[in-house]
Amino acid sequence: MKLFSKEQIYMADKLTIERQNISSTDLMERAGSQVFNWIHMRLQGAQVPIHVFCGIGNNGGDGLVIARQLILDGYNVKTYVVNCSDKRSKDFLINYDRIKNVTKKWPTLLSCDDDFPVINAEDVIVDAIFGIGLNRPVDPWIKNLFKYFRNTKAFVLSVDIPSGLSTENIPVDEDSVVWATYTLSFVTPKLVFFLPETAKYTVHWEVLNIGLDEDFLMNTTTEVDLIGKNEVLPLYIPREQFSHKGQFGHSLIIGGCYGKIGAVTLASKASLSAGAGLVSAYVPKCGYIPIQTAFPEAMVITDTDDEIITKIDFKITPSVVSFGVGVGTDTKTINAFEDFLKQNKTPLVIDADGINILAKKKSLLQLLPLNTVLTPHPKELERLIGDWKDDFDKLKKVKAFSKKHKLIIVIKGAHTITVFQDKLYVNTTGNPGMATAGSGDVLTGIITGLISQGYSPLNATIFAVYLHGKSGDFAVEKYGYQSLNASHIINYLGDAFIDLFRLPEPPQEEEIEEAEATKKD
Ligand SMILES: NC(=O)C1=CN([C@@H]2O[C@H](COP(=O)(O)OP(=O)(O)OC[C@H]3O[C@@H](n4cnc5c(N)ncnc54)[C@H](OP(=O)(O)O)[C@@H]3O)[C@@H](O)[C@H]2O)[C@@H](O)CC1
Ligand SMILES: [K+]
Repeated sequence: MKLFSKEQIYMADKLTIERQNISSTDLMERAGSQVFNWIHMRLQGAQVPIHVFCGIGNNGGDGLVIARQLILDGYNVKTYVVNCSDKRSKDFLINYDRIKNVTKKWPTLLSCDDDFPVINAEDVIVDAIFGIGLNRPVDPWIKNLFKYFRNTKAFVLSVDIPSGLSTENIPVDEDSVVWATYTLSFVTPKLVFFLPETAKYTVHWEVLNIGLDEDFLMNTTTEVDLIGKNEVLPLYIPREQFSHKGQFGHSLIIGGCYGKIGAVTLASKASLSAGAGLVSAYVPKCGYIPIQTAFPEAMVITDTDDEIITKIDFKITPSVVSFGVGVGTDTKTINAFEDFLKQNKTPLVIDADGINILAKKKSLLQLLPLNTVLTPHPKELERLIGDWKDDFDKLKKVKAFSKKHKLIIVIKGAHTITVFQDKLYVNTTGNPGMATAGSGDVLTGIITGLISQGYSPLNATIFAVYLHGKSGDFAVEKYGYQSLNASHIINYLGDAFIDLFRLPEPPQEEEIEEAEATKKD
């Protein structure tokens, strides 16, 4: 799914009005009606108090449409105008008149802390105060209103985006944003729903289609793509009936040191389970018996040293090499890596201490093949690119780093983001149970296994991040967050592949009837 920027949304809005020959007021009516339908479908006329808070721009205008439609359907509605400025948008004013035509209970004007209404925990708050037009931090009394919302513990439904949340800046503090239970976002989810510092402002989100110009939406490329099953399916390379293991490449996993051989075992296993034809592990001598025993499918090449990698020298011709899991940062290992890089032409995936080595000796970056994949966790990333001010600053720095060194960088996190030059691919699978020892080694293995089979490094990375998360999602159903471990992720990789071709369950008949019954134009 494309994540459109604020400018692109305004452009889509403008083109839709022109091409569909409708007014901006009609478009607002569409948007508000979609939200009304969503509420009506769930509440079915229940008389729970609904407090609709409207700003003075078009987000507020949406709120007025929602309030009017709720009133017309007999809901228990109170409408407020949050008077944050003397200005009013044109469509706000039109809808302000329209609501006055349907009720004697005109919207209440709120201008300061004293005006806050009584709201109970069982009530519903509709937050239509600020949308994507927010352009500065909110006033202190509005902050208090947002805090008040939070204290009431009521269900908060935000329209388009939680009010106070900007699409391009991190909020100054947590009180300057509405903490939404649910956000109904028009056209596109917003990038801030997925960033570590801002994802918390909405527990759930859903996109509402408001019929914007299809041509524009189809043909406009975005800087950010959200990656789910629909996005990875076209990347999948099917297997032919008469294929043999020679066609799926040979992964070479270089890593490990005394006490950290498990990392290589996990990465090697994951690589084979991701579909590599052959897997070899390159480890210090102490790794020979453990890997041969724990993972008989792998071949093992050993260093001359017992405990660390001191020289990278092999006779095989791998299709892809991964370097770094459990490898340590001994000077001898750094030198071995440098010597290897000087003659290597094979695609590379670098993780863990491999990244720490690059951070220690930045000159090695020049030796990396084009489109080398780096998979840092936050600390490793910081060592590599330096500190960042906030999530947006981090993305800016990673993009610049990716462009400068022609690398693919995986920013690991709850929503792992693959960065390639200016483009971001935000993953949607995975869960907190995957924050566990060895999980990253498994991801490295999956990426390596996919490159080995002929996926481009970028496609392999996007696909691997998705599969890794999906396996974790299957595994957590059986093991729970606490007990899920990295080996389980490998065990469920097969289910993640099979799931790609599982069709969504058709809606039940009652659901279809319900949807039809509540549909309004
Ligand atoms: N595009 C689409 O496809 C569709 C969009 N729709 C809806 O429109 C929404 C965007 O509407 P919008 O542009 O009117 O901006 P919105 O967020 O309502 O802000 C209003 C004004 O508030 C002001 N302001 C800003 N920050 C402030 C602050 N901190 N404190 C005080 N004031 C502040 C600022 O005006 P200023 O004072 O700077 O002149 C700003 O213009 C969008 O989110 C969606 O809900 C749908 O209706 C239909 C289809
Ligand atoms: K809002």
